[in-house]
Amino acid sequence: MTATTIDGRAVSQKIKEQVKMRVERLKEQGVIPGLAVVLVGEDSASHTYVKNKKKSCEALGMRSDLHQFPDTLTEAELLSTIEELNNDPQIHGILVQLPLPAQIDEFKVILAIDPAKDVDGFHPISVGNMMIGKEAFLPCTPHGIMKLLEHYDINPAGKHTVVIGRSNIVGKPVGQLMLQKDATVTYCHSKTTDLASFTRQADILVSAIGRAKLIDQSFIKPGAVVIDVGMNRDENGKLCGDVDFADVSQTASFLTPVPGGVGPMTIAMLMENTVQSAENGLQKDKSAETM
Ligand SMILES: Nc1nc2c(c(=O)[nH]1)N[C@@H](CN(C=O)c1ccc(C(=O)N[C@@H](CCC(=O)O)C(=O)O)cc1)CN2
Ligand SMILES: [Mg+2]
Repeated sequence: MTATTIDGRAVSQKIKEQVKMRVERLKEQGVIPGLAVVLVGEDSASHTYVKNKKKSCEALGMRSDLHQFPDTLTEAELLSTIEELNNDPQIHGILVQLPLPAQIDEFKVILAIDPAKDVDGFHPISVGNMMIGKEAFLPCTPHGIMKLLEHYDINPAGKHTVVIGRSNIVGKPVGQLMLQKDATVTYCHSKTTDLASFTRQADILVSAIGRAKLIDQSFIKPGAVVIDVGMNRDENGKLCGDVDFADVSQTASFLTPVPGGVGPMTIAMLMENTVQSAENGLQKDKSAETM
């Protein structure tokens, strides 16, 4: 068997085209969707992601404001920036690029973001609403994974999904979204003993463990769908996922590449959340007018 490569670039492009039309409709009503991106420190990967977010906003006709700070920024200074952005009516989405420097408490920062502008879906209110299946901004990478499955007609219902990784931004929420689609979900992580004994039971395997090419055929049930969220460097410094693509493509049915799989979807879903936030704001203004 040779797996079908899931083309995240193509699917993300389609989503961005839909977002662009929604932006145009908002502009006709006098609203320009605005995303504020807060970047602290010099992490070069973070700089690349932020640059790509800005480029995407521009391509779709959205406003994007970059608030860039040195890694000496204090927590109080960051919280005060967030307060300003919360109160800025031109800004519909606030995103604080993670990770943050050690002196800043990530949780306090996320908690300070107005949930109505939480386009990353990291605020506990967004997480809670997602958990109980209520309307919420969904975290971009997990949401992007669900969109990829949908696009390739892969229905998680009744399937065993195994998630490797338990981060708040990928592992935990992707398992929840799978559960909402009626999958049976198992979480594995760095303390799991005999990882392969679990992953070999997976109809859908999501790997977000951060270990270059750890997952080879010996971890895979023949015909499984394999979603690689890893962003690692191989022995030659080349970007690679958690999955040994060439090996696993011999046994999986569908497989995401790195780069070009899940990554581009993260940014597309951020664009979608931002336009959604601007639409929500317009709706709220209209309702207030008629009261
Ligand atoms: N506030 C947030 N911080 C972080 C998030 C997030 O969703 N919100 N996720 C990651 C980083 N991330 C976005 O911020 C992100 C990672 C990777 C990609 C991507 O497109 N990857 C490309 C390859 C890029 C490359 O060549 O280096 C791909 O996979 O094709 C987009 C966004 C952590 N922080
Ligand atoms: Mg992490």
